[in-house]
Amino acid sequence: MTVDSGATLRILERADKEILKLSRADKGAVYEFQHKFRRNPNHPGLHLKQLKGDTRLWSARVTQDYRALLLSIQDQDFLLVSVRHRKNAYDDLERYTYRINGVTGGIEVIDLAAIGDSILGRVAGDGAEPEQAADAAPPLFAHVTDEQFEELGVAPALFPAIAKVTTEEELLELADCVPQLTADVLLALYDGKTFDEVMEQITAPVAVGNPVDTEDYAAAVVRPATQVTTDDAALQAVLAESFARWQVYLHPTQRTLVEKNYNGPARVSGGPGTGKTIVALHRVKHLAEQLPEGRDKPILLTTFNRNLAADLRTRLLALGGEQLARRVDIVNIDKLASRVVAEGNDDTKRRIVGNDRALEEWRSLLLELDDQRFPPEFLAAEWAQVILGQALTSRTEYFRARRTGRGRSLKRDERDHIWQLVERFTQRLDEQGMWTMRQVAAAAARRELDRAARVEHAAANGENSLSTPEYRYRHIVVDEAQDLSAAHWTMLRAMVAKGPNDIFITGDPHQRLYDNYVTLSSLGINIRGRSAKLTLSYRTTRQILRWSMGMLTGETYDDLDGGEDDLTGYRSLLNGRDPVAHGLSTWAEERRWVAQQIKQWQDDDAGSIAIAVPTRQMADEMIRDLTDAGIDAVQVGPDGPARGDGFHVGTMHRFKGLEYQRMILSGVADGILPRQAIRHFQDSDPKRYQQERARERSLLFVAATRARDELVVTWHGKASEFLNQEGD
Ligand SMILES: Nc1ncnc2c1ncn2[C@@H]1O[C@H](COP(=O)(O)OP(=O)(O)OP(=O)(O)O)[C@@H](O)[C@H]1O
Repeated sequence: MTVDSGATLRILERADKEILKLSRADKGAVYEFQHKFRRNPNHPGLHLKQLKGDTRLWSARVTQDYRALLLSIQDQDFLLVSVRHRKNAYDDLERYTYRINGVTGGIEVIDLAAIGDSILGRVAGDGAEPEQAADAAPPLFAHVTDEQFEELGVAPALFPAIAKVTTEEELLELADCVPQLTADVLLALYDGKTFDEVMEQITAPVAVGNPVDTEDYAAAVVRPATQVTTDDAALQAVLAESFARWQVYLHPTQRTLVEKNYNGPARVSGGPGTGKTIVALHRVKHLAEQLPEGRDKPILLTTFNRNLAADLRTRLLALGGEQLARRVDIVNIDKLASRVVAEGNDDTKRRIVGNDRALEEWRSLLLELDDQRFPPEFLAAEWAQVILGQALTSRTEYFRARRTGRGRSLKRDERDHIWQLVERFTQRLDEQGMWTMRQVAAAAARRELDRAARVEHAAANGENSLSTPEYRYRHIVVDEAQDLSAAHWTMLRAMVAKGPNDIFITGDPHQRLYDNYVTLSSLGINIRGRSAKLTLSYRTTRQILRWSMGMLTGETYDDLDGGEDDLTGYRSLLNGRDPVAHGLSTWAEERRWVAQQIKQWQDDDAGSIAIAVPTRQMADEMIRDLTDAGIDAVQVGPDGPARGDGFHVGTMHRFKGLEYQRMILSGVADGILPRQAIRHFQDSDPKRYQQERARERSLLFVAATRARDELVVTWHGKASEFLNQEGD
């Protein structure tokens, strides 16, 4: 093979990890190197040469001390697989083994010596039997045969090393230096999954499905299973450190989901920090790339609240720049509904009021009518969740409506009575010029249904003029889907034509914080056969994850489509400290303790820190005391933190979608979490009681899983029952 001028250079994820560990100056040198290499790989300063005894491995000079190891894909096309100090770069070339994985079709490069250097202390494949003490722990994977490993996509070169793993610690070290799929397979087996389960949940989602040509490197390098930089800009961003790894390297499962062609709506679920938002963002980019150029916004990217939408915009800009962001309508779901309603401009003068105000109005109405058949809380929830939540417009519709998640069933005459009360109630709000966000969403859903009917009618009659109505979007991508109501889904469904890649949904029912329970298929969104799950947490340590999942034990969670979802297989490769739990005697004392803890962290230059509490009043009190103690406390409001720096303090609800190095959850006390106020449902409406508790658990779960490295939980008096702790 001859190499003339100009070349393609992609970076394999494992090389990128090595580059990250270099000094700033050496990183700069890698940046220069790749520039030069692309212009002319034969530049004499680069010393590009094929390595002896191997046709595909080449080396090149990065600096006097560092060498690049390259895998030749085809003529001018190279893959950077390693950047190492020259002293240990090529002394033992046997250490590198590479291949195209026959199952995933991805390129895998394995540094056997790195595995040998790990605590296993032996070079894999050296054939030597380890000296084993008679009482040594048995190998973890003795029950899996080599043939099974191979079927699951594990490279035979790794079998000897795998056979020697006896502890979790060794497994985690090994997992860090083997190809992604191998790590995923080993950890799933270790978690107790059977061969069949691992095949179905781990290997099958990334398998190519048809026979792989294991000599065709050009085809392999572009498959999702090869974790590489995808274009020049991304590579430069990596080296210039203006990047985040998620922008460049996707887990093969993530990339498969991003690039897949779906024949209808698709849904991705997964525990906190598994990259659902990252997948949603890459999906938007992928969809945009398939569309013809234009100036319009054919893609909608929506999420639950304002600060999350702002965050999506920032991250989408980082991922694809202005050019991408220009094609995407990024808006939170309530704002989208308000926009739709405002187009009708008949309702714009109404004032939006919160649920508390609506409840007050219910109380007043029932008092005036002297009607005690149902409590005001029940009616407020029935109206919000069932009638408005599903945008029901007639009594007949209400008689037929599903009341998913509403607890006690209602007889026909009860529904009749409720409907009459609701009519009087909405009239009352109308007269006062008020409405709730739920009413706005329901109105928006109705408007969009009308619009979709007009679009379909026009299409059926072959109308084609400037005024012919069209669907608003070509594609819709929804993040935090677990919190959208049926009315929201009805509106979204009507905004895009039914067809391939119409709606892409990401969410986690374990993180549901609001009262919305839906069955997507009943709303025209059929995700059957197009559902997938992410299981690897990129955010949280194993310790925090285990602790947080422990809190959910005993609850069940729906899958947004009439079935159940769980966190089976949810795991992390990150290691850290166990969460700390600390009880104090009063709330004031708790705040003082938190201030001390923060000061201590401040001294060791701790990175980002946040404090989450159950109520707004507690957040205000915490901010006041921290400020008095000389700590720069910054409130997290409805639009997110007022500033990026400082110590962020807010209610647990406000931390949805955010992440910090260290989190303190305070006030996790009995009577506060779960709230005292829900206790009365225990007898009067057990189903409601169970739901309210589940949501409060989810709240704690969301707040705890915002932590990357450390989690501290405090309470005063008796600890919350969710913690399984004794109070001081
Ligand atoms: N492929 C990846 N490479 C590197 N980092 C990643 C990758 N995927 C996700 N991450 C990182 O993991 C963290 C969590 O990702 P993301 O916010 O998308 O998760 P999520 O599933 O939406 O979480 P949550 O449900 O808790 O909001 C982020 O810091 C993100 O940058």
